[in-house]
Parts: sequence; structure tokens; C-alpha cells
Amino acid sequence: MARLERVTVPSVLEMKRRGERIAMLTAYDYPTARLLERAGVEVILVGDSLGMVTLGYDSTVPVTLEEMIHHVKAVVRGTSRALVVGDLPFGSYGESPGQAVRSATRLVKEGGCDAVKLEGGSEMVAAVEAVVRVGIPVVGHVGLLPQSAGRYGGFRVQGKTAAEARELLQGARDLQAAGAFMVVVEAVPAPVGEAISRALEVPVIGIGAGAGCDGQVLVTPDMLGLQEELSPRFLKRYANLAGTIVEAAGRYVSEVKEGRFPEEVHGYAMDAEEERRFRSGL
Ligand SMILES: Nc1nc(=O)c2c([nH]1)NC[C@@H]1CN(c3ccc(C(=O)N[C@@H](CCC(=O)O)C(=O)O)cc3)CN21
Ligand SMILES: CC(C)C(=O)C(=O)O
Ligand SMILES: [Mg+2]
Repeated sequence: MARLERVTVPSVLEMKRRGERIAMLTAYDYPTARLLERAGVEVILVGDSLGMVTLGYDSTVPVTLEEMIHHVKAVVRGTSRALVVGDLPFGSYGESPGQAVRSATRLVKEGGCDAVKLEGGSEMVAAVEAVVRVGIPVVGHVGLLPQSAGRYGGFRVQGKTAAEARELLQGARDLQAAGAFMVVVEAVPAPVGEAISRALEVPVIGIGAGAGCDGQVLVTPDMLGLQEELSPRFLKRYANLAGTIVEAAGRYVSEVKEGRFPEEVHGYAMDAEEERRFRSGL
């Protein structure tokens, strides 16, 4: 299952050409990155969902570029084959193409990721062009844009009307034309996800965008059942790690309280003569 060759920008483009689906998941730390890579995940996204999943913010808006760099570094240290994409956080790219270039450069140069992702369609064309021009591969993101969720009053499905769907399709086309090598499409009806995937030559990765996309992404702590606060319709839970952790930590608590842990095998022996001299000198 684990692939031996490095996943690169050209290799994900080739996967789309061959019709091979792309498996992407998020990671925010070293051990998770290693495990996902062992499982055969091709693209690891250090999402700004970091803020909600591991830092306890109630949206992705407060996440800083420094926080992203810190976690990108850990994930990069845990990978040798997967393509690592770092999310540009809110406030680090929307002001101007120059700001986008400066932030993307820091994420790649200090964090060590292979590519950056930013949210927005046609309105982000100038930023994408500028980042691509300095040599940094860019992933676009259309549909539900969590950093702008305030604008539509929460995490709402996008592209439900024909007019909105056409606007999303145009946004994705514009991102590709601007040089994006991959586009994430979030929370749109399946026909919209499929149409965008068909329209683009670059891979389209869906999250709540139906089975017609070129690949899928989920937030790893959600799909592992580690975090249970959010339950979007698109989420499938593949494990119940919250239950596993609570059960294990609960048994530890009981054993500590009852003096059943540690046992002799968990301790260090002392030479009998040394112990005798030690005790006699007390
Ligand atoms: N833990 C976590 N998982 C995520 O998938 C995620 C984050 N955090 N943070 C950033 C964004 C926010 N996301 C979300 C969060 C909630 C819904 C959600 O509950 N959506 C409703 C749609 C309601 C409607 O418009 O009808 C749903 O029922 O799926 C969707 C995407 C996806 N991203
Ligand atoms: C949900 C994915 C696509 C994302 O942007 C994130 O994890 O931040
Ligand atoms: Mg994100």
C-alpha cells in the first residue's frame, strides 16, 4: 500500500490523467503524518482547521501564520513521500498579491511544505498568479470557505442554485488558468463537484462534493472519531479513537488509584547488597 516514490506536483497531475483517485487527509503533527503516510495517503494537508481541531478556537479565523509554520514543520519531519500542502491562514494573503507571496514564501521556506493552499475563486487570481510566479505550487479552494464563513452566517453548503454553481465552476476555471495545480471543492452538491472535476485538467479534491471528484479529503481527527464537536453531513467516521482514549485513560486512572499500576515489570531492580547498604545508611 505504501508508495515508494515521492508524490510530486507532476505525479498528482499524472494520477488525474490516469484516472487514479487521490487520497488526501489533514495532519497537524509528526506522529500523525508518519501514520498517514504508512497508510498510503498521497497528499497531506496541514489545514488551518488546526485552529479548531488542535488549538481549540471556534473558527479558523484566529489561526496565525506562525502557528501554521510551527505545525507544518512537524508534519514535514514526519513525511518522506507524501506531498505536503500548507494552508495559508486568514489575514495572511487576502490583502494583496505581495502579501500572499510573502506569506507563501515563509510557509515553504520556514515550514518546508511542498505547496500552499488559499481560499477563494476568481477574486484570488492575482494572488495565485503572483505566488506561482515565484515558484511556489498553489492549491485553490472553492465552495464553502471556512475563513469567510461569517459572510454566509456559518458553515453552509454552497452552489445550491444554478447561478451560484456556475460561479463556483468559473472560479475553479480561473484558479487553474492562474496556475493552481490542484483545487479543493468544499460542501457543494455532487453534480457541482463532478462538473468542476470534469471541467479542469488539474485534480479536483472534494470534501462534501460527491464521488465525482478526482480525490477526497477529510479532517483526520474527525474521520478517526477523535473529535466529535462537528458533524458535517460529508463526514464518515472510520474509527472511534475518542472512545478508545477515554476507555484507556479511565483504566489507567483506576489502576493508579487502586495501586495496580505500576507492577514489578515496570520498575527497576536494585542489587540486594547495595539495597542493604542504602537502607542501613538511612
Ligand atoms: N473539525 C473540523 N472538520 C472540518 O471538516 C472543518 C473544520 N474542523 N474546520 C474548518 C472547516 C469547517 N467545516 C465545516 C464545518 C461544519 C459543516 C456543517 O456542519 N455543514 C452542514 C451544512 C448546513 C447547510 O448548509 O445546510 C452540514 O449539515 O453538513 C461543514 C463544514 C469543514 N472544516
Ligand atoms: C477542510 C480542508 C480542505 C481544509 O482547508 C482544512 O483542513 O483547513
Ligand atoms: Mg483550511
